[in-house]
Amino acid sequence: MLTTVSITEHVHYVGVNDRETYLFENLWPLDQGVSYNSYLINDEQTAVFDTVKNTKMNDFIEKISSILKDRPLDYLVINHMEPDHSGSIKALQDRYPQLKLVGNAKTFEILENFYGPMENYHIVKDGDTLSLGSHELVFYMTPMVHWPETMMTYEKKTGILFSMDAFGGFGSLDGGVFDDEVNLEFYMDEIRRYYSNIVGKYGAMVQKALTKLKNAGIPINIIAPTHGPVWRTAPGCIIDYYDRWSKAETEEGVVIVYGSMYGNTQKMADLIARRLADKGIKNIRIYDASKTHVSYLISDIWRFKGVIFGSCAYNTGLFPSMESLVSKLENYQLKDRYLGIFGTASWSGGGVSNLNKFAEKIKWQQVGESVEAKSSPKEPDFEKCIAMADEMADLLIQERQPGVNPFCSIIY
Ligand SMILES: Cc1cc2nc3c(=O)[nH]c(=O)nc-3n(C[C@H](O)[C@H](O)[C@H](O)COP(=O)(O)O)c2cc1C
Repeated sequence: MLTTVSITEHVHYVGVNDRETYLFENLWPLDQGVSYNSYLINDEQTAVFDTVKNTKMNDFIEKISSILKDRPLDYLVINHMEPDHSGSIKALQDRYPQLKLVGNAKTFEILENFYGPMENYHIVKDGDTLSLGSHELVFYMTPMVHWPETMMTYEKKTGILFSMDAFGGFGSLDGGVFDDEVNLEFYMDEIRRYYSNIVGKYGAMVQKALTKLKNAGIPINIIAPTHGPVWRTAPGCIIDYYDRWSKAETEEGVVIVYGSMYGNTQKMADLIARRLADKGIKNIRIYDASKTHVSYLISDIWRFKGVIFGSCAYNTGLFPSMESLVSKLENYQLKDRYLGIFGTASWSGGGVSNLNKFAEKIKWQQVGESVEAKSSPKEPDFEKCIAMADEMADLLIQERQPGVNPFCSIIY
């Protein structure tokens, strides 16, 4: 028997887990898997919200038929066309030939480009409604919440927002499906890793979508995203996180990332971190950019205000793992961080000079002087590192608001 979970009497979770795929989008490590969430409303008319990756289509369709039994499936609402959610559309229409596909004009353009012409399109625009009987759907266009066709669907009776990838994250649903059934600390890290690496570049469009939902004045009782837990206890909490992340708001802390072959650059990282701790900064993370996948680095940089980058020189440029990190950050256009720079070089340099170029492009506020040690750091280099750490700590402490947890206290 395959697991289906009731969200309300007539709304069911029919998603699947993927623990086989190593890299999501062939890029992002899935150490703890991922879920492809889908939902079914079983009313006078029946509707499914988004499908799953094609490798999981059999289990998915079996789940739906185990609930519907001999009833037809009338509608498939396509909130998002990315193949991990659209990969089973054709199979679902084969199983339920009368199935009407609900999406916006852009949805069907992308659908046909991926899968060729299909039948039974029901095109919706912003604010359109569709009755299923006692349940009524309202469609909200939320373009570029990371793809052009992305939209969200709200169900009036239950107050469920089917939000596609927004508010979702990595991590399979291992038994627990709802926010109150799982360890949220783990999922919040994975939701932030998903947000920062996949959605974060489109923060302005996330803000537009949040404003649209707010102005609609709809009570959102449950958020049902296409990955990760279903938010039935604290939907306001995940909305708050999304609001803050998309405005580049941060928590107090410093992320130090370095690229080092023989440990000289690393020594400077350790010294800076120790000084930050001496000054009272508690959230300090040091990462070797060659060891930790860039998605985790980006996720922490999204979280904390202080960023300190170090690189040895490598063939006249940055150390390759640092180069990959800074080029991603340039592309994501993350704003408003404090930045410290350090590194080493044995002859003409290339590490620190390129970090300085990055600082100019990204326009973060630079903290202290950039420090470049000749081969190995000596006393004057250490002194400059200490001055940088002091300045960073002072800036962060000045912004501290005693007693105020900047992010939703239900989770942290
Ligand atoms: C393959 C390779 C390429 C290097 N390229 C440069 C370079 O272009 N310019 C330079 O000044 N130093 C260069 N270096 C020297 C290192 O940047 C330098 O020794 C540094 O101190 C090493 O720091 P680490 O101990 O943190 O790895 C290179 C070293 C290696 C092994």
